[in-house]
Amino acid sequence: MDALKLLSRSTNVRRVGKDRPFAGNSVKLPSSQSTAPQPITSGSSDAPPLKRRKRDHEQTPGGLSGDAVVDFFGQGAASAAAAPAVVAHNVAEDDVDSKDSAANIKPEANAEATKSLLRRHKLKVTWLNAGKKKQLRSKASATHGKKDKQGEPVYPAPLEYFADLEGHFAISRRLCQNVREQGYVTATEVQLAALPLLIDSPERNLPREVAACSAVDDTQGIDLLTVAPTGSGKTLAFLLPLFHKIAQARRKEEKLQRRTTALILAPTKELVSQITNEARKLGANTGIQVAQVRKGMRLGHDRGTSGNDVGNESAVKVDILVAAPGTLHSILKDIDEEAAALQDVDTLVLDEADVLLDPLFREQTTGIWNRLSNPGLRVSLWSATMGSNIEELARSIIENRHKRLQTSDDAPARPAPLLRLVVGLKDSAVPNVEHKLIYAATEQGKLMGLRQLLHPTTSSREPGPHLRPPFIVFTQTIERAAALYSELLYDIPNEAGGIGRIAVLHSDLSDTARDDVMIRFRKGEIWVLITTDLLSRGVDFRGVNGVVNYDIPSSSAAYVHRVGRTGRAGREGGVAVTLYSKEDIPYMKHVANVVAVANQQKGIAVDGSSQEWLLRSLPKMTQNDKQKLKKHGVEARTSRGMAKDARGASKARISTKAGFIRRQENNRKGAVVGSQRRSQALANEDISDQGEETDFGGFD
Ligand SMILES: Nc1ncnc2c1ncn2[C@@H]1O[C@H](COP(=O)(O)OP(=O)(O)OP(=O)(O)O)[C@@H](O)[C@H]1O
Repeated sequence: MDALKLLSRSTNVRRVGKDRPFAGNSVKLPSSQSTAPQPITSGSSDAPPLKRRKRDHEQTPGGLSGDAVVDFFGQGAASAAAAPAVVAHNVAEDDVDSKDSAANIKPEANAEATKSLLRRHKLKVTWLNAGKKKQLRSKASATHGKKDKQGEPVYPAPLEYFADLEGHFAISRRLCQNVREQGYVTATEVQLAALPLLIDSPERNLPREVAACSAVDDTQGIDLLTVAPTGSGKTLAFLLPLFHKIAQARRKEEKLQRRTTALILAPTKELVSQITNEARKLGANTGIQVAQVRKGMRLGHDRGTSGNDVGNESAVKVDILVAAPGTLHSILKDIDEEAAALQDVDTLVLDEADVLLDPLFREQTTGIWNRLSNPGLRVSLWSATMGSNIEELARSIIENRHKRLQTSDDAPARPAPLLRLVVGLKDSAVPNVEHKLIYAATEQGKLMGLRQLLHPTTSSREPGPHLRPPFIVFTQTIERAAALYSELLYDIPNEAGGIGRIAVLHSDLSDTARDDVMIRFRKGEIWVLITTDLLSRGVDFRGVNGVVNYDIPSSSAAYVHRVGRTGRAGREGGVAVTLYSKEDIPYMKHVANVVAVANQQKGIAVDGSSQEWLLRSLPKMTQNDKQKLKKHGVEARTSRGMAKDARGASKARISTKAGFIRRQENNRKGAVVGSQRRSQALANEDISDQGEETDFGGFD
C-alpha cells in the first residue's frame, strides 16, 4: 500500500501516477505497510496470546489477518507462550461446547490469566476513588511496593477481538458491522482494556464494589482517565461505548426523541472535524446523528411529549456533538436556551484532556463541564500525556461537581467510580519511531539541514534513517511557519509537482484554506506540510513517514505528541528529526530524555553511545526554565525576544541570506527610502517657498 492510499483517511483519491510521491521506491516506509497495525512483536510471534473462537479467524475483512495482534508494548512470543490459560469469555470454543469449557475454568485461573494478559500488554488500571479503607488494605498487601499507592488495582477482562463485541458485549449488529467495515479485527492495547471498562456488561469483570458503585442512580458507568500512546486507537475506544450507550437508550424509548446525550471536546478545529468524521463512519446507518459545533450554530433538542422543544427550527438537534471548547463556550455564554439543549448530556469526552485542562483552554473547558447539569454525567479523559496536576484537577472538578449536586433531589448518593488506565510507559514517545537529534549550530544551519532532508541524495553519506515525504515540519510560531514556507517554496522541482507539493497550515489562515490543506495532505498531493503545534495533537494522517522539529518543542509532552504524528497504529519506519541550534541547548535536555527512554524501550543501549554523551553534556533544566519554555518557547524566536534583543532575534530569523548580504540589502533599501524622503522634502520646500512660510522642521 502506498502513501497516497494511507494518507487518504476518509478521502476518495484517484490513483494518478504523478500524485504518488516517490513511486517505485523500495525503501521500507510506514506507508508501505498494511493498514492493520503490525506491532513490534506480532510479526515474530508464533502463537496468538489467547485462544479464541474459530469464526473470528474466518472473518477477516479487507484481507487482513485475524492473527494480527496490536501489541505496542508486549514482550513477544516468549511472553505470549508464558501467558497462562485463557480469560473466561475467550475460552477455547473451537472444538467443545462453550458452556462446558467456561465451566471448566476456575475463577482463580481466569483472574490470573487476565492479570497476566494485562501485564503482558503493559496495561495498568487503578481505581482512584476506592475509598480510604480499600486503599490502606491495598497498600498493606502491596508486594515490594510495586502497587499504585494512590488507588486500588483493577483487572477488567480484556476484549481482544472485535468479533466478541456482538456476543459478549451485546453491541448491536450494525455497529459491529461498521467496526468490521473499517478493517478493524483485533483491538489495540488501549481498546483492549478501555472497551470492557466503558461498555456496560457483566463480561467486564469489574470488582463487585466498582460494579455496584457504577450503577449509581440508574446511570451506569464509570469516570475514566486514560493515558495511552499516540496513534494507539483512543478515538475508537471512546466512540464505540458512546454509540452503544445511545443505541441502548434509543431501544428503550417508546417515542424517538432526538436529544444530545454525548459531548466530545477536542482542542483544535482539525481534530474536531476528524473525530466527527470517524464518528459518522462508526454510526453509519444506526440512526445516531453527529454534528460538529461551528461558530454561530444554534443548539436544540426535542422534548417529545412534554412539547417544550428547545431551540428554534434552525437549531441543530443531534445525539452527539463534537466541539472545540472555544467555539462551544462562546455559544453557551449567556444563552440559557443553548445550555438547556445540553441538559441531557450524560457522557462527556475530553480528547487531549491535558491540553483542554491546561491554562490555555481551562476556563472554557471547565465552564462547559460545569454547565452540564445532568446528575448522571460520566466523564472520560484521554491523552498520550497527562501530568499529575491535570489528574488532580480532573479529580477535584469531579468531586466538587458531586458535592454541588448534593443539594438537588435527584443527586447520586455516591460519586461514580473513577478509574485510571495507563498503557505502557506514561508520557513516553511511541517506541516504533526512529529518533534523530541533529545539531545545526545556527538558524542557517537548520535551514541547510532541512534542505538536506528534502534532497536526500546530498545527505546519502549520513548514517541513520532518511526522511521520505510525506512529512510534517513543526515550527514554534506562525510567523516562522510562514517564513519557512516562503524559503522552501521553490525547493521542489516542477517535474515533481513544484510549489503545489509544499504547504503551510496555521491558525491565521481562513477555515476554508485550512480545510483545503488538510484534504490535499490526506490525498497525498502535499508532501511537505509546514505547521505549528496546531497539528501536533490527535490529527491522524496514516501515511506520514516523518516529523521534523524545525524548532524544538516547548515541553517533553509536546515532543511526544509531535513525533506521534508518525508511526501510528504500530507502523514501523517513521522517523523523527529534531534540528537544534546554539540557542536551543539550554532546553534540549527534555527532548534528549524522551528520546533516551524511547530508545531504551526499543532495546537500544544508551550506555557508551553518543546519546549518553549528549545526555550528560546537556545542561539540566530548572523548573523555571521549563515553565519559561512552555510559555514563550525559545525567546529569540518570538516578538517578545525581538523587543528585548533585536540583534539576537535577527540571528534567529529564518533566511538563507548571510547577515552581510542582508545588511547590504537593508542599506540599499534604506538609501532608496532616504532619497525618496529627500525629494519629497525638496518638493515641499518649493511649495512653501511659493506660499506662506512654515516652521523649519529640521533635517530628516
Ligand atoms: N483496532 C484497530 N486496528 C487497526 N487500526 C486501528 C485500530 N484502532 C484504530 N486504528 C487506527 O489507528 C490510527 C490511530 O488511531 P487514533 O487516531 O484513534 O489514535 P489516538 O490514540 O487517538 O492518537 P493521538 O494520541 O495521536 O490522538 C487510526 O488510523 C485508526 O484508524
